[in-house]
Amino acid sequence: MDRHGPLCVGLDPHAHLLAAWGLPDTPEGLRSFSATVLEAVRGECAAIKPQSAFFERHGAAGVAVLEEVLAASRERGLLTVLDAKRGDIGSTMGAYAQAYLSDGAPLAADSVTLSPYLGYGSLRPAVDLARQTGRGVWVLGLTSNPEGAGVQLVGSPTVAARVLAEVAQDDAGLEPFGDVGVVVGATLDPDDLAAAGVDLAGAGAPVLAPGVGAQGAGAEDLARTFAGLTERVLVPVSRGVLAAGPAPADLRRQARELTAELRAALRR
Ligand SMILES: O=c1ccn([C@@H]2O[C@H](COP(=O)(O)O)[C@@H](O)[C@H]2O)c(=O)[nH]1
Repeated sequence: MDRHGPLCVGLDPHAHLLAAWGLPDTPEGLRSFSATVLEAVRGECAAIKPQSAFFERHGAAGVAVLEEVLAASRERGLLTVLDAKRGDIGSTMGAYAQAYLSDGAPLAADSVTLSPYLGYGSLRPAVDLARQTGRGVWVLGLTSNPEGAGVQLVGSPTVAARVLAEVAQDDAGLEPFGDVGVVVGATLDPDDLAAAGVDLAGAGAPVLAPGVGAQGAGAEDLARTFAGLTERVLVPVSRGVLAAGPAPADLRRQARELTAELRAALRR
């Protein structure tokens, strides 16, 4: 992020994007789409975030393309956030951890998104393995979708505040910030965070802030919601970059312009 800025390009091969790019909605279409994005945005973003669902949709052949994307990213030195939102009882969580966070696993990524709704403690095998192998995890805190509030803002302290407190405990003492990140939507405003009792400034966690672009949030919202967290916020944007394709030069330009806009917003 120091070198490339706060943009993380989301790799979400929606059927409508494949069609707009003149590609078939097949594993071959995914392969071509992904290769174009990787080549176009390398050097223009801090990381890429493949959304597992769009690959799983095509069954084993789609998952094979996801494996290729992760391997190709590693070869190009592009960091990956695998958006799989996994969460299960601890014993099963250990298997998910091996799938995404162990050296040499076919689906190994630099980091993976996790859902804490079976209890934060159930994520322990993933948190521990990530730490051992030099990787990271992103735990859902306050998600960007409007329905999230019905679960995440319940209770006093709220579920989201309790998740953040556990994340902060895992990150305590780690510099420049911890390897357990938290997902907080850019669609939220500072009042939402205050009402949820979520104090991002006080936690040492990096923040993954989806919602910019197609979900309606913009650079102004980022500046307001994440004021003072400048170097800790990674901003995944999928449709807001991918809609500029299929020409690699257009994708690259869009990524570069967004990076400049996000950098300026987060510096305020
Ligand atoms: O709270 C969350 C958590 C994850 N996402 C994921 O991010 C991308 C957003 O796509 P856009 O096209 O930039 O809207 C997508 O993969 C979501 O599953 C999120 O949006 N909100």
